[in-house]
Amino acid sequence: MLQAINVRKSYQSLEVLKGINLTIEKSEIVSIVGSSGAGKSTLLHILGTLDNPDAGEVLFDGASVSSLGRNDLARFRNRHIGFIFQFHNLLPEFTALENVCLPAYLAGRSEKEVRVRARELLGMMNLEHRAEHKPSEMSGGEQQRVSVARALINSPEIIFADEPSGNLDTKNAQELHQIFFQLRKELDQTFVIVTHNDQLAEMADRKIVMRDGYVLEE
Ligand SMILES: Nc1ncnc2c1ncn2[C@@H]1O[C@H](COP(=O)(O)OP(=O)(O)OP(=O)(O)O)[C@@H](O)[C@H]1O
Repeated sequence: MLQAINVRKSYQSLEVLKGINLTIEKSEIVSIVGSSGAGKSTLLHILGTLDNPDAGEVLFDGASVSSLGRNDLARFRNRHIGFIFQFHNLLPEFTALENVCLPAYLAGRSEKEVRVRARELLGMMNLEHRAEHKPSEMSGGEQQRVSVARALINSPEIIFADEPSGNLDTKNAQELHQIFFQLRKELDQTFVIVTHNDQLAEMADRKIVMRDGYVLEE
């Protein structure tokens, strides 16, 4: 589904990625671990097309995304890729339901169909009773589960998560991790997750370790 070929990235004289090669298959849950500053977020952003590599290529289903122009790339990303960040990035002035719907409206889908699906997804997150609440009226765990529903609204082929449980207590972190595996079971959802959480890293099908600008499989 996703392939990185000899991906390189430097910031000035700092060589962060020195030639990354990896493949992610459909419905895999892959964790990316490594010490702070190892380049995990940089790699995730490049895989998720949020950033460009200096050299090398990222292929989705065999097709390179590097040749896409800015607008085509934004459209591709909105339709095919979901993101979950450490801080949920929900829009404070909108309700949970509206936050979940927004990426679908941007993709041009009809309001009625989108709202039905958004409610279903909030239900899967055990949040049907919170649909009309704003982020400030929800707990951190609830907010993060809303951001999972938002990541799912356009049925992306792959979801990239950067430290998704980094801001949660143990109970909420475990609940979130269970949701990832439940979504894989029910929707065949593929996840690539950068994490410092050892439990999550070990639960994944595969653990990719970043060190000195390279990846090692464990
Ligand atoms: N925009 C940037 N400009 C300059 N240097 C950067 C930039 N982004 C990241 N870096 C540097 O690149 C290196 C890798 O950063 P990155 O955020 O990818 O690491 P990480 O493994 O995700 O770290 P952490 O676990 O602390 O989040 C770090 O030394 C960081 O300071």
